[in-house]
Amino acid sequence: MPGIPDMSPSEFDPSALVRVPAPAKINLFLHIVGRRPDGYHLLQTAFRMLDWGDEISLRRRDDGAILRTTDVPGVPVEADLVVRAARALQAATGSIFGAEIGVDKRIPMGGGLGGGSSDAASVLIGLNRLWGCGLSRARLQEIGLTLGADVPFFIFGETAFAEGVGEDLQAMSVPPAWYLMVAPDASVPTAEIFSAKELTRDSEILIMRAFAMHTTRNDMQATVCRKFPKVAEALVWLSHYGAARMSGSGACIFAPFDSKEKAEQVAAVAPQGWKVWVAEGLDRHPLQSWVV
Ligand SMILES: C[C@@](CO)(OP(=O)(O)O)[C@H](O)COP(=O)(O)OP(=O)(O)OC[C@H]1O[C@@H](n2ccc(N)nc2=O)[C@H](O)[C@@H]1O
Ligand SMILES: Nc1ncnc2c1ncn2[C@@H]1O[C@H](COP(=O)(O)OP(=O)(O)O)[C@@H](O)[C@H]1O
Repeated sequence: MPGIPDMSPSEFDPSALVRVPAPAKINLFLHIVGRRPDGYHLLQTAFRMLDWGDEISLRRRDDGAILRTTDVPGVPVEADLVVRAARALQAATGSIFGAEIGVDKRIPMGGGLGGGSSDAASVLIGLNRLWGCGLSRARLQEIGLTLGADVPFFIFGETAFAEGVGEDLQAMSVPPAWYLMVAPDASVPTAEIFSAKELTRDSEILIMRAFAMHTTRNDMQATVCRKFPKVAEALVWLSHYGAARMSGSGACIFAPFDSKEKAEQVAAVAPQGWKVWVAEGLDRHPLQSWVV
């Protein structure tokens, strides 16, 4: 991921192009424990960022316009979470500034790696700084939640145990790990999985003490595997080498390893043509120090 530009007041040129990282996340586990009256599902999950993801470029404008400078295939400008994040910050603060926003996309869409949410979080954090809004972390998390359930986590910025729809966050610590990631050739529509009849919605509520793969699971995995055989195939393959699991609503899967070398050895024997890569778990968001 790119280095973080110096944004101390003495160094800061407000018209400069600023590049900021937007890391991917994985859900180490995901239990569905109930449902809200509005139909949204109540979760218990653990979020961890990866040292791998998208890159956002931001340039402040004085005329208030919000412009997207790169094309994201399949995502119209007004639907793009980066544009919606900038508009939400304008609405919350009354800022007169605008922005040019570019997205260098690497995180597969509909992959369960939170790409759109992370892009939105990095825009909120970045523009809060570039526009001099001075909003607190808690306020940015509130605005983020209006854009998507995973956005508050990225603003929180640390490995977290999450409840509610993912907005009730507590920092947790997990051992260092390198993850072998597989992106099956499938894009999973989150809404379709949450609305599946057979989905487990009554997992026992955990009191989180320490995270372990073998006492947890992803309650969406069985439904996704049934509907998307390529996800099932990837899970079967990766299970031969490690504790393989799906992230979020899929389609991407991961397995943790205690060294980069071990993860790379497995990546080297992946079937030809599969999209696999190795990423390190990240304990803190690279923009953590930009918010108070
Ligand atoms: C499953 C998770 C786990 O981290 O992430 P992803 O796999 O998408 O990254 C999240 O809870 C994804 O939350 P969010 O980002 O809000 O999901 P969206 O794609 O906006 O939700 C699409 C639809 O799924 C349903 N939905 C979503 C979240 C939730 N807790 N309960 C639901 O029932 C709602 O019908 C919603 O309209
Ligand atoms: N900047 C963005 N990047 C990715 N997806 C976006 C973006 N803005 C809006 N979206 C929409 O959000 C959906 C979910 O994308 P994403 O967050 O990448 O996956 P997931 O929710 O599975 O982790 C996409 O299918 C797309 O329609």
